[in-house]
Amino acid sequence: MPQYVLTAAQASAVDQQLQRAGLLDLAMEEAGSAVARLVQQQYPAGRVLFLAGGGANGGDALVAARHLHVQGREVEVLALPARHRLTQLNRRRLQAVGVACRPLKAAAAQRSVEAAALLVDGLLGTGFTPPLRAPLDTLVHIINAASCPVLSIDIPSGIDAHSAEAGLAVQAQHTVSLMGWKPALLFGESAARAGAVTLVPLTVPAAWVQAQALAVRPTDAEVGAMLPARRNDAHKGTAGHVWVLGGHPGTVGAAALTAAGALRTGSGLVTVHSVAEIPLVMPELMVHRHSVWDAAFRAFGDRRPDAVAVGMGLGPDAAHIARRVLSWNIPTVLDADALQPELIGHGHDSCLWTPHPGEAARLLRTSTPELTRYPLEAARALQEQLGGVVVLKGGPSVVAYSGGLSVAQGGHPGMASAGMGDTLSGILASLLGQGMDVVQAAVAGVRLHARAGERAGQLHGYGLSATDVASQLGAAWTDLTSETHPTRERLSFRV
Ligand SMILES: NC(=O)C1=CN([C@@H]2O[C@H](COP(=O)(O)OP(=O)(O)OC[C@H]3O[C@@H](n4cnc5c(N)ncnc54)[C@H](O)[C@@H]3O)[C@@H](O)[C@H]2O)[C@@H](O)CC1
Ligand SMILES: Nc1ncnc2c1ncn2[C@@H]1O[C@H](COP(=O)(O)OP(=O)(O)O)[C@@H](O)[C@H]1O
Repeated sequence: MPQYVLTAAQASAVDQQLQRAGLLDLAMEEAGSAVARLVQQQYPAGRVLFLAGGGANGGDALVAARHLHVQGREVEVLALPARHRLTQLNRRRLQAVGVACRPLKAAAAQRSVEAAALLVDGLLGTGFTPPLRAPLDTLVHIINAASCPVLSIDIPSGIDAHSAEAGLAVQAQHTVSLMGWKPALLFGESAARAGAVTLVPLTVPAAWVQAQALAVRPTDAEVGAMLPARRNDAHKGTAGHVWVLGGHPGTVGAAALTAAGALRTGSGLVTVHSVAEIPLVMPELMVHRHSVWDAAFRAFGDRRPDAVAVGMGLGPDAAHIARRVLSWNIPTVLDADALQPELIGHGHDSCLWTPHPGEAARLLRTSTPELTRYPLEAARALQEQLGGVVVLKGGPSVVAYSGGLSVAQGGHPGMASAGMGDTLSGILASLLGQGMDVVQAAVAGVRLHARAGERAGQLHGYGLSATDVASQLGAAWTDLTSETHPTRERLSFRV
């Protein structure tokens, strides 16, 4: 089942459906028991201190405390006055099994934190609207000064579920996200506050969640099923011919990396066209050096590849060149220098635009900090302006298409190095050239890139390079498709 991303308002809409169906109590029970299970698995010893707020987030904490207590764990519970009906109910249930709920005051919290082996933060969840009011601001300071690990329920208290920014908020080691991902758990400083995130989907009808969701996060099995299976009699003429139009004196490596990315994603033929001397990073590449771009277009005549990537290191003429390529109306990846505002309105349905946040801000005529605060909305706004499909790159990348948003899983912080995006353009052009639909090429391409980055990260850590990522693409493809594509070996039998 895919994972979904929900804003606070969308999560609350599903809560209301659960409430109408009489299922909200069960959802809270499931949420709290999942928290208790995780505590037992990951933090199996010592006293667990629960700080519970007055809303349903606090209710989840009270359920978790009850489960742990009946399993024999030492728990201590400090709670604000319960405002939510189910939080009041779970307070009574906790007291019924013999656990006292003491009032949550700063001085008591300060003392209790010192004796705790784990602190569970159930102060505020998706019902939080900034700014943080007293006494919660003091409590957040106390939590952040604790020497024990902190596990937050649903979202670290003080984080606005929608925004990638974080002001005064809990710094957790672990967050248990309920029902779906919240945008804040995926991007920027707010994601860093959440620590490791465990998603607990809850027993909620998938259609209810899907109907509300802002974005989807496809699983590897779903991505693997999108990638084309190749027949055993495949040959280079059936695996797609990609052209790479890029490079300029000083930035020749960009086009070479794109070409390597396309070859390593399985393209049958890859040709680089440039007016600069492109290094032959792989002898399998074909490289055509043209005197000027007008001469290149004359030489192309009516010939067209299966897909083209344009813009990587292309230099000052990029917008003009990209516009000529767009008039071919073939599957096209636009990257780097080709991402210029004057191209807005010149795209077509088979265009895949791949800005990083700086390029995206240029296209939307906004600032990068403004754009990265709400990456999902930014990707959607870009797609509405540009048409086709947009990949807003980052850790993680967002794919925006007509009517939908998808957030990639995984990746590695070592991918924050030059040339990574160039390699991605090659991957995307390769998948388009192999006949994939443009949305699926984007969704599968970013995951393939991220998976190759994870593999390369295991080998090279923060020292990994774009070339290292390209070299892992074949293995990454195998990882993603191992459950879905029967290979010749798996189908064979002995006689
Ligand atoms: N379907 C789901 O996703 C489920 C969600 N559940 C929980 O429900 C939570 C949402 O519950 P609620 O809507 O009750 O909200 P919260 O539990 O986040 O808390 C709302 C309370 O916080 C106070 N508050 C809000 N902003 C504040 C601020 N700036 N400073 C100080 N206090 C502030 C409000 O006055 C209110 O009392 C989720 O985060 C999750 O933990 C679970 O109970 C299970 C089901
Ligand atoms: N921390 C990270 N986690 C996951 N992916 C990352 C991370 N940092 C960078 N990337 C990926 O690396 C690529 C960087 O692209 P870009 O900035 O265009 O690089 P360049 O222009 O140098 O080729 C994007 O695909 C992005 O998603």
